[in-house]
Amino acid sequence: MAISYESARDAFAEWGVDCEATLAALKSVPISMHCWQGDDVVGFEARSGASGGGIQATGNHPGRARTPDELRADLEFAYSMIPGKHRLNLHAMYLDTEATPDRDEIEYAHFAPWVEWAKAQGLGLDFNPTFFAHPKADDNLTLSHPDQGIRDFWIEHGKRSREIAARMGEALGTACVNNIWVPDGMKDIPVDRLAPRRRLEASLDEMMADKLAPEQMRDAVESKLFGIGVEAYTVGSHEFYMGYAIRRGTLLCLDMGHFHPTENIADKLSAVSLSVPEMLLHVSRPMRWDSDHVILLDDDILAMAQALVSGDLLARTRIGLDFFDATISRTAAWVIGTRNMQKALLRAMLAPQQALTQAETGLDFTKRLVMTEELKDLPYGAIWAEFCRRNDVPEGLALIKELDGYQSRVAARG
Ligand SMILES: C[C@H](O)[C@H](O)[C@@H](O)C(=O)CO
Ligand SMILES: [Mn+2]
Repeated sequence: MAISYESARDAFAEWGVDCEATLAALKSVPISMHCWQGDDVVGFEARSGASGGGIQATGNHPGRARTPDELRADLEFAYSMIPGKHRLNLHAMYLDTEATPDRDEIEYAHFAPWVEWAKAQGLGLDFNPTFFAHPKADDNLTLSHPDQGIRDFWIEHGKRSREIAARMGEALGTACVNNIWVPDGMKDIPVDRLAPRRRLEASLDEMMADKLAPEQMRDAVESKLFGIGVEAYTVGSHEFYMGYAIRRGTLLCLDMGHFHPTENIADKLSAVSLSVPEMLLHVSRPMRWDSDHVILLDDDILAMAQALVSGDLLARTRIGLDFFDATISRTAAWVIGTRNMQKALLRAMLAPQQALTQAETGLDFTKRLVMTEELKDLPYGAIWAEFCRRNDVPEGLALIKELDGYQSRVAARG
């Protein structure tokens, strides 16, 4: 028999944890769900280049969203299965217009339907310039390209993206994070590692020269270790962007798939929080490489949530997701991943932080270990079930039925 919320609440109260306060706190954390899980990072442009930018969605599960309307319908369904109010992270390649602007011609009007929809749904929006899947990115060099003309094209794209983000933030009354990730790098060993980095820095500076209102938009920069086709060298490495974010005061984006597999990304969060004002997370699940699997409720996610909560970093961190799996239902992928991020936060918020910290600062590592292990036996599932019930979303078998039902309704899409 399932344990009741009341007895679970009492079990946590014995540890000094207030479940009611926790449920209220969890509801206040928005997760920025990424549009690109819904269509395998294809977008809605007429033109596209050969360059996938070193990222790749694999699989051919039926039901891929082919139009903005289909994507919005899928998103509406996904959000209805996720407790709380959240955000949508939109890429510039997902414009919604009859026009066919090139990347250096995009305008707010091309995204206005998304803003109207977000307003009606009560969602915030985040934005990303798209520096891949375009003929002018086929050298795997954009903002750091040796050709000034190519750099200027992408600088213009970046400037326009920032303006669009600011208009989105203004329209929705919540600052839109404009995250910059460029695929630039080289397949084989470069002879000059510095010059492309100098060019990338100069391009970023030019792109971000206009100071835009922080209550409307914030700039973020995202590093990477390597990608397909850029195995030997990535211009925008972690050190590059960490230095850049510190010097220029932008958000620093930490993508969990963009580091060496043995690096602990949760540990980086507190470290960088001492040097940058705000952080953006791309919560992902790399498997051997930046494979962008759907996030599980696994040790890495639990550690990330623990670092956010114990360090009191939630107010300074935007939580975005970044995975794309085309071998399973795309809507289920969103729902599973986003709920797992929330479940991880819930577990972190249900920890008796003061008592744990007391044991640690008192150097009582035995007590700390006993506590962290005993805490694993507490009835988190009953608290989560109550959170779902209060937010009118299904869980368990009822969730599976809803996800199956929606997938069978979209499976016939061509
Ligand atoms: C589509 C996104 O911009 C992309 O996933 C980026 O954030 C990234 O992580 C590239 O590896
Ligand atoms: Mn990312």
